[in-house]
Amino acid sequence: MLTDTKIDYTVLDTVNRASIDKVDILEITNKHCRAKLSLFGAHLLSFIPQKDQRERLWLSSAAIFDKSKAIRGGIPVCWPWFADIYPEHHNDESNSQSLRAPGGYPAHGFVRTQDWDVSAISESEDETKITLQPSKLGLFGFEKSLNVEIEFTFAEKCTVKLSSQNLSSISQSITAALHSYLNVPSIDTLELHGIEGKFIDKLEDSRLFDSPARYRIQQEVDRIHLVDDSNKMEKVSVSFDERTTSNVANLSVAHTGHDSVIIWNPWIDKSAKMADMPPEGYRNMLCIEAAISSPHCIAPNERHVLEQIID
Ligand SMILES: O=P(O)(O)OC[C@H]1O[C@H](O)[C@H](O)[C@@H](O)[C@@H]1O
Repeated sequence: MLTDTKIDYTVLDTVNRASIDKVDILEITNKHCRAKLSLFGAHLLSFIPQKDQRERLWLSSAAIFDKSKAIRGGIPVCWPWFADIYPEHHNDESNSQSLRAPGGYPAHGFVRTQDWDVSAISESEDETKITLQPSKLGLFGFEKSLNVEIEFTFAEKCTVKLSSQNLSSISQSITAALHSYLNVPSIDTLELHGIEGKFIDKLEDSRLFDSPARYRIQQEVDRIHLVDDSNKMEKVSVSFDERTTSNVANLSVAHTGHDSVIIWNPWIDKSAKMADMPPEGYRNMLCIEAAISSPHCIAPNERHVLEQIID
C-alpha cells in the first residue's frame, strides 16, 4: 500500500497539500467540487459542489487547529465508540452490550484527535478518491487487529465510507458515527424530512418519543432516531422556508450501515459553554449524523461499512 511519503503531490491534478495552524490539509478541486480534508481526525472541513457553489458543511469560526482537541464542525469521525457508548469487548452477536466509557476516556473515541495517514489517492475525470488510515490503533482497551479506514469520494456528491475490519479470530464490537455538521442558512426556517419512528431523547433521561410529523428545530436537541433496516440507504433532507430564506437549495444526507440518525443542535446555553462555538453559531448548523449507537459485533475477518452521502 502507498504511504503518505510515497505520494507525489506534484503529479496530482486535483489535490494540493496545505495547512491550518498545526493541522495538515488536503485541498481538492475537480470538475464537480471543491473540498478541504484535515489529516488530523480524517476530518472533512468543507465540501462545495461546483454546480451551485454552496458550502454543505458548517465549520465553527472558533474551531481550534492546534491538535489539542477535535475540530468543531465539518465531519468528525467517531470511532470505535460514539459519545460515551463504549462497546464491551470480545463478545458475540447474541451478547453485544454497551458500557459507559470509563472516566477520562475521550468522548467519541480516539481517532478524531490523531493524525491519519494517506493510504491512497486516485483521480479520474469525474472524481477524486482519497483513503486514510489512523496512525495509531489498539488504544483504550481495543485490539490492534480492529482496523479502520475511511474513503472519501469527491464528485457531484461527497461519499464517505468508514470501513471497520476485524482482522482477528475473535468477534469485536464497535459503536461509531459520521458526525456531520450541515451548514444551514437559518435554523429558524428549516424543516427536516425523512425521519420517522421512535427516538431516544438524551435530554429527557433517554426516554423514547415519536418523531414529530412536522420536524423543525426550535430548542436544544440531542436525539437518537432509531432505524429499522440498516442495510437500506436512507435519506434525510432539509428544506427551507423560501419566503424567508432566499437563494438556497435544499440539502440532503443519505446513510447506510447505521442503526440510528443523531440530530443535534446545542442551542444557546450549551453553545455559550463551548469555547470553540461562536455565540450565534448554533443558528447556522445542524448535525445529522449516521451512527451505530448500539454495539455492532464484527465477526472474525469481516468488515462493516458505515456510509454517508452529502448532496
Ligand atoms: O462536543 P463533542 O464531544 O464534539 O460532542 C458533541 C455532541 O455529539 C453528539 O451529537 C452527541 O449526541 C451529543 O451528546 C454531543 O454533545
